[in-house]
Amino acid sequence: MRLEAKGLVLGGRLAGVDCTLESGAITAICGPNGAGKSSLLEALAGLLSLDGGTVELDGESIATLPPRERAMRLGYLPQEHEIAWDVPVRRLVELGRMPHGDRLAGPVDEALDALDITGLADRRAQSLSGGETVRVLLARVLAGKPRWILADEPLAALDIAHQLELLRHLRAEADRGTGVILVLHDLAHAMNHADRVIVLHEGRIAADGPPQEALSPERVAQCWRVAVKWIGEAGARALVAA
Ligand SMILES: Nc1ncnc2c1ncn2[C@@H]1O[C@H](COP(=O)(O)OP(=O)(O)OP(=O)(O)O)[C@@H](O)[C@H]1O
Repeated sequence: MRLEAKGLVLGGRLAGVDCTLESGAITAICGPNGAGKSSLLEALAGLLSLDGGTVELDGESIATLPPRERAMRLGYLPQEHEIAWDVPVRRLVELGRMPHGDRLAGPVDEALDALDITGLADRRAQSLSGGETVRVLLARVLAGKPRWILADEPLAALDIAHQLELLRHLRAEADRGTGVILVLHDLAHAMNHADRVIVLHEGRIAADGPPQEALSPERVAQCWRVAVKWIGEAGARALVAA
């Protein structure tokens, strides 16, 4: 399966972005504040009206896919992690089944378990902490069993144990053939857990490739304007000031 961006242009946000994303892998989108990461993710999810370019899902324009079909194939977690409805957590996660027209218990239970929120199932959604809220919203995405998971900063509000657990779960999803695309500010998570990193800078792709190439100290210096070096072993690298 393939998700393809062709010449995406959007105001001052995207200035001609081309990339082809393959399923069965974790792709991280990185870049400094305002680089266009959320805009690109939203465009890939088919949720933006573009000034130019197209997004195609397996050769079909995403703009013309019926919303229900799009929602079944593509699960999207926006950057604003807010819950508008004060319903019980389980009910909220069940909403992920809406495109399928069911409330199947299996995928809902699996999603609650994957995000370690089974114990919160009866809590009112608006009574949750920031990290719990993100986990509930992600569970809603997972409950829909989409073929693509697009998540904007899913790790930012999570403690280290839940970050690593979520990354393990997303790896398992990718191994099952799901396409996983994550906007990440934490470059070490991108280095250690992504198969591919797209670095955006001023609305353009500055690098696209394996993490160790796309996030080389030279590239980080060019795009983020900081001098850094990587320390540690492959799979457990940390980024420190040079
Ligand atoms: N709805 C909007 N209308 C106009 N400009 C916008 C809109 N949303 C974002 N922008 C601008 O587009 C640029 C890219 O924004 P975007 O949110 O995609 O960046 P980002 O890389 O995700 O940033 P951050 O790391 O700060 O979340 C920024 O300059 C931002 O101010």
